[in-house]
Amino acid sequence: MSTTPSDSYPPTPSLSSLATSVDSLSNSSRSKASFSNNSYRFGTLCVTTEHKDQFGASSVPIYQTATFKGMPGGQYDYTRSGNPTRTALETQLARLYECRRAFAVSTGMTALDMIIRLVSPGDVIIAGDDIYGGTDRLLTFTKTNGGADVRHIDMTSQEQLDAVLEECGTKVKMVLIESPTNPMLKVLDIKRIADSVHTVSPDSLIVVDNTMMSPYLQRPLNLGADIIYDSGTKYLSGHHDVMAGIIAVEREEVVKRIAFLINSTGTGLAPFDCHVLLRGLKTLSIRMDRQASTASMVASYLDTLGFHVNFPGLLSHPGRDIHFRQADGAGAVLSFSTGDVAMSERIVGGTRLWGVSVSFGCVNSLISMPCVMSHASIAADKRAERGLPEDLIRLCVGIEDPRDLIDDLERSLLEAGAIYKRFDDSASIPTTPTTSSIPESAHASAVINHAFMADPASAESWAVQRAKRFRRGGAQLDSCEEDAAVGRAAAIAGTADETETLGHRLGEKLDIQQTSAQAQEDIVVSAPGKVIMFGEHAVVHGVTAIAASINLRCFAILNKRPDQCIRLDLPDMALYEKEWTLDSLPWDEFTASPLADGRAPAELDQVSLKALEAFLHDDGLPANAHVAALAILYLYMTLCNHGVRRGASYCARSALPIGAGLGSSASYAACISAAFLQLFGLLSVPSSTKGRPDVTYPGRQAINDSQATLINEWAFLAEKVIHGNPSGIDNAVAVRGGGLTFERAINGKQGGMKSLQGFKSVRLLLTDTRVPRQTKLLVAGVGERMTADPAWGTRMMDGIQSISDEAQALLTDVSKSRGDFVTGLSSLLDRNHEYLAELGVSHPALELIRTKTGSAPYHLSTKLTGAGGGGCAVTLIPDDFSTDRLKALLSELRKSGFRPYLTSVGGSGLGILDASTGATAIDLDASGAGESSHIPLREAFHEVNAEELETWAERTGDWLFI
Ligand SMILES: N[C@@H](CCSC[C@H](N)C(=O)O)C(=O)O
Repeated sequence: MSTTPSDSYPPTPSLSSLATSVDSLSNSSRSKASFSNNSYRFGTLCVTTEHKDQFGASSVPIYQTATFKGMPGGQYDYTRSGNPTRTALETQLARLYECRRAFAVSTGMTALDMIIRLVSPGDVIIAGDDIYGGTDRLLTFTKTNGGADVRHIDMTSQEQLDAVLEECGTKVKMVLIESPTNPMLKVLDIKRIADSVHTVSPDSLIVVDNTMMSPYLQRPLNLGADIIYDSGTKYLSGHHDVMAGIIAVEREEVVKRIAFLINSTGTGLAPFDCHVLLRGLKTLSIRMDRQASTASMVASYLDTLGFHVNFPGLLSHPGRDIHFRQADGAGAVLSFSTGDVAMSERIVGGTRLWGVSVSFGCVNSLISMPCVMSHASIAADKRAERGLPEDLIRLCVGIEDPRDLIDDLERSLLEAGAIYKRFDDSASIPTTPTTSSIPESAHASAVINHAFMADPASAESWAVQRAKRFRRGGAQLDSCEEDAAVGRAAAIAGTADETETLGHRLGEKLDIQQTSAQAQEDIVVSAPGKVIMFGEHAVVHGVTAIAASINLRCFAILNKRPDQCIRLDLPDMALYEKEWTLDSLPWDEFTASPLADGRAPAELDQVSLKALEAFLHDDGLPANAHVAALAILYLYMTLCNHGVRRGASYCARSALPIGAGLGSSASYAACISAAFLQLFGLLSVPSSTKGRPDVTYPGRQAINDSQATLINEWAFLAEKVIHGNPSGIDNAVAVRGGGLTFERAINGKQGGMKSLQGFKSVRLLLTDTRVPRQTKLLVAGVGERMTADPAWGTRMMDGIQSISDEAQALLTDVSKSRGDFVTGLSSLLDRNHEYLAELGVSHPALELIRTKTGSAPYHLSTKLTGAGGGGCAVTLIPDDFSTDRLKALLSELRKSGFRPYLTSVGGSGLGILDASTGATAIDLDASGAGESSHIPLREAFHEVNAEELETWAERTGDWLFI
C-alpha cells in the first residue's frame, strides 16, 4: 500500500489486453470535455448510452463469459480484467459522474476497500464521527491490521479538523467523508474540507461516500474531492435487486492505481449485475425526484408533530445552506428520534407499508433502527460517545403514493403512543388534498392524484396540516414520580383535600396538577381489554402465556357530588342509576382501609366483603352488574375509610363484549381504580400543556411507573372482588397496555409477568361465538386428563411452551420483515389451536369460525382465545387483506349468528383524560350534516353507542396514558 503515484505499481499482467487497465479503455484517455460538451441534461444522459452494439441491440447485451478468445492485444481476455457489459456500465457512470473514469465493483464496501488500500501503514486517515457502520468496521480493521492511524472527528467542526491537520501535517493521506452523513444527516462542507486538507497535505486524497445523494444530486469531484464512491445497491440501481459499488475518479494517477487493485483482487462487478445496474440507472432521476419530494413531505410531517427530524431539506437543519450550495436536492433519507427506544421499536414494528430493512435508495420505502441494524457493527459505547441515539429511526423514502406512506406511518405512530389526536381538531383534513391546480369539478381520482403529485408545495402543506391534527407524546419525566408521591402522602395526611398545583415545584418542564374533585367536573378514564394470544390453559400448568391489549376499551366518568350520595350507572350491564345515601352503606362492618401510603391491601378483607354482599343481597341486578357494583363499592368504601367520605356518581361503559373472555372485568377494574384514586387525591396526573408550545405533551408515558403500579394494585383488588382468585394478568394488561408474558410460579419456575418490549401491532378479528363458557369445568377437565395420562400431558405442555417461546421471539424481533412476521404469527396461531383442540377445550362454534375463516377465499388463521368451550375466536388479519374481502367475511360471520369485532393488539394501557383539555360539552353531530346538538359530556357518554365510544373519547380532550 502506498500513496506514491503509479510507478511503484507493478504492471498488470497484460496491460494492452485488460479493459480494467486504464491504458486500454476506450474512455480512459477521453477527457471530461468529450461529454460535458454534450448538451444533454442529466435525465437524458440516464436513458441514453454511448454503447454501440454490432447488431444494434437497444439494450446493452450481457456478455456472460469468463474468457475471450484470441492472443494478447485484443480488448478483453478475462472477465476479472474486463468485460464489455462492465465497460458499458462504467462508461455510463463516468458520464453521470462527469469524471475521467468510473469503476464498477461488487459492493459499496468493496469500493471502500479498494480505496483504503491506497493508504500505507502509519498514514493518517481522518474520518467523520457519524458514518455508516460498515465503513466504521472497515476503518477499524485497517487501523488494527493495516497500521493506519484512523482519527474520527466531528467533520462539521473546522477547529477539530485544523487540530488534526496541525498535529499530523502531511501524514494525513486520506480524508473520508459522507455528506449528508448516515444516519444523522449532518452536512459537511466538502469544498472547505478539501481546501483545508489540500493546503496542509497536497497529496492527501479526499474521498466522499456519495451514496446518499447519487450523481444526480451531488458531484463532489467538482468540489475538490479526489475520489467518490457510491453503493450502487442504493439509488443507482434503485430496486434492491443487485449489490454494486462504484468508484469515480478524475485524476489519471489515481485511476491507474484503482484499476490495478480491481484487476488484482478480482472485485469487478459481474456481467449480469452490470446489466441490472445499467437498467436501474435509466430511471435514476425520476425515481430520485419522486423520492425526494415525498421525503420532504414526510420530514415536514414529522417536524410539525414535534419530533427532532434530521433532514437537510428542513429550514431548521443547521447545514441546510451548505447543503444546497453543494447539492441539487435534499435526498430521500431522513431520521428522527422519539426519546424512547421501546417506543421507536413499536413504531418500526408497527408499520406495514414501510419495510423494516437496512439499506436505502430503493423504490420501496424502508424503516429501520440504525443502532441495531445498519450501524450495529459500531460498539454501543462508541455509538454513545459519538452521539448516535439508540432510539433513532431512519426512514428511506420510496416512490409509493406519499399519502399511503403518511397514512401508514401515522397509524403506527398512533398505535405506538407516539402521537395523539388533538381533541380540538376543528380542521378536517381531506384524505386527498385539494390543490390549487385541481379544478372544482374534477372528481376522477386519476386527475386528483396527478394534480397532487404535480404540486409539491400543496402536497407538503397538506402533510403539515395533517400533522396539526395530532400532538406528540414524549418520554416520562422522573420528577412526576416524586411529586406524585408528595401529592399522595399529603392526601393521606388529609392536607390535600382541595386542588393543589404542584407545577411550581417542577419548574418549567411540565405542569403537574394534583387532581381532586374540585379541580374538574369529570374524572374520565379508560382501559383496554385483552386477548390471550398464546398459552391459555397450559399457563395453569406452568407454560408461558402471552397476552396483549386490544383497542376495544371500557370508559368511565366519575363526578364528585355536593350531596352525600353514591350513584352507579352501568348501562351496558343493565344497571341504571342506582343510588345510595352514604349513611345507608354498611360502614360499621366494613373495616377495610388503604395501607398507610395509600397503596392497596394485598388481600380482600373478607368481613368487609361479606358485609357489602349482604348489603347488595337483594339488589335485583343481573349477575355481572351485581359483582361490578360490589367491586366499585368495595374500592370506594375502602378508600373512604381513610378519613374522608365523598359523594360521587360513577358511570362506566364498555366497547368490549362483556363476558366473552376479552378482559372486560379487568378493564372495568382498572377504570374503577384510576377514577376513585383520583377522587381521593391519591393519584397525581400530569396535566397537558395546552397553550404552551414550548412543552412536550407527555402522551403515552404521562402516567409514570409508580402511578401505574398503584393503579394496578387497586385494579387487582377489584378483580379479586369479581373473580375470587384471578391471575393478575388481565388487570396488568388493562393498566399497562402492550404485550406481556405471564408464568405461574410452579414446576421450579420463578413465575411473574414481563412486558414484551418492541411488541408489534397486528390486526385481529375477534369473533364472539355467544356461547357461554364454563371456565372452571374446562380447566378441571384438562387437569384430570393430565393426571390420567402424564406422558400426553408433557407432550401437550412442551408443545405449547415451544409455541410461546417462538411467539415471544417473533413478536419482539424488530429485524423481522413484516411479511415474515405475519406469516410466522399465523402459523403459530394455527399450531396453538390444534393443541387446544386436543386438550378438549374447543367448541363446535369455534371450529365453525375456524373453518369459515380458514377456507377460500379468506385462508386466515384462527385460534380460540381464553378458556374456550365457547367465548371468542381470534383471527389474524394480514396487512394486505382487502377491505372488500374483510367486509364479506364479517357479513358471513354475522349471518351465522356470531359477533365479530375488528381490533388491533398492543395499544395503550390505562388512559386518563387530561383535565385541562377536557370538553364539558360536545357536539354529537360534528359531521356538520345535521343540526348541531351540544350536550354535556356526561350525557353524551350515556347516549353514544358502544361502538362509538372510542370516537367519543377522542373528541372529549387529550388523553394521558401509562
Ligand atoms: N448486516 C449488514 C448491514 C448492512 S447496512 C446497509 C446500508 N449501508 C445501510 O446504511 O442501511 C452489515 O453488517 O454490513
